[in-house]
Amino acid sequence: MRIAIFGSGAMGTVLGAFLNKNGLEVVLIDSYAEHVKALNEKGAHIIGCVDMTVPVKAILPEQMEGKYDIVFVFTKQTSNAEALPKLKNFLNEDSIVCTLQNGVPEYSVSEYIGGNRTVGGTVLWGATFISPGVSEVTQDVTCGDNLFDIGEIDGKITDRIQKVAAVLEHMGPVCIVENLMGARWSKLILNSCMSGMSAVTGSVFGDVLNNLKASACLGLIASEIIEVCTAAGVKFEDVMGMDMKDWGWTATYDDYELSQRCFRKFYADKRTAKASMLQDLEKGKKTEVDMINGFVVEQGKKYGIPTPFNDIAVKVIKGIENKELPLSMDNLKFFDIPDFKA
Ligand SMILES: NC(=O)C1=CN([C@@H]2O[C@H](COP(=O)(O)OP(=O)(O)OC[C@H]3O[C@@H](n4cnc5c(N)ncnc54)[C@H](OP(=O)(O)O)[C@@H]3O)[C@@H](O)[C@H]2O)C=CC1
Ligand SMILES: CC(C)(CO)C(=O)C(=O)O
Repeated sequence: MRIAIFGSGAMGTVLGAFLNKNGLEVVLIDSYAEHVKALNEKGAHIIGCVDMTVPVKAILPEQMEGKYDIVFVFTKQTSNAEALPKLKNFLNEDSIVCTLQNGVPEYSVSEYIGGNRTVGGTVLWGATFISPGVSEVTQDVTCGDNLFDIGEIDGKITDRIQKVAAVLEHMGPVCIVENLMGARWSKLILNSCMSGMSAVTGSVFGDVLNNLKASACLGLIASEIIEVCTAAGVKFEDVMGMDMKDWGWTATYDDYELSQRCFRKFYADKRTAKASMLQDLEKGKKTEVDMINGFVVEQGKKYGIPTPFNDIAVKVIKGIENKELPLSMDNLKFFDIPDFKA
């Protein structure tokens, strides 16, 4: 079986290192030439909850050859239009492409490589790209917690999704979900809220939680997503046993407190993590905000639901991308939040 990771930056390097270390032969494909060179010459160096260097084979996209049986997509969604048509040339009719990107990427990936080949999943850990060949895993992936929720778009438990799970289990626990879209929308809450506010303020997750206004915005962004997702007829998957509907806050102080408790519980061990959108801003790159908060705004329009907080998050993040705004807590001034005193 030929297995590849297409896009081996922060996340793909960590996945590739674990899969290769635990007995699979998985090729890492990436367009960053210096990184590919370092991976081949020195191995994938993973820091964070582990410190390991794993010999891996890495190639540039133009070095791809033959057909791959299973491909994990870990490029940014912003690269899909350019990258995925090229990937298609290296797939059989029954190749499986599992997108692990953030947002709700399955429909876009299906368009480029075929719905018959596409499965997907949410990733419940994070990573930061440090330097060529080196990636830091930003939470403990060795403690036995579930690392991936994967599934078919139509929710069927197929042989091929079990095959994909068996591969990912070489890194850690995997859950096959019958409600992939529910898992996607639950993760969309995490990314639109915490990754959104981390990018808006230029802060790690702990600093967002420590700032009263930034932290209040989390619940306001969440409540818009809850409304839109409900209108779309998708049922959220629970996260760490929590009902995602508890994460939103619109009116009462009790709602506010419940919402804050959810965010604090989920992010307790992730306070030093940095959203991948923030990592992109720091590198002067375009972010995936159109596919995260922007996706909520787009779906809100479709269902006639206003999404002002997601809308501001998109505008601020684009302002930072375009160098019109600083990467700073000062950007909180654009968010007009309700009074939330007891
Ligand atoms: N970082 C995190 O904590 C998490 C990220 N995610 C999601 O995972 C996905 C990947 O994120 P992350 O690893 O942080 O992103 P990175 O930007 O670190 O990695 C993406 C890699 O893909 C490479 N790439 C771009 N275009 C191509 C191409 N045409 N062919 C092959 N490789 C290409 C990039 O190279 P180059 O630098 O040259 O552009 C880069 O090395 C995103 O969708 C993100 O939202 C999900 C959970 C957590
Ligand atoms: C780090 C993590 C897991 C945040 O929830 C993430 O998905 C991201 O920022 O892209």
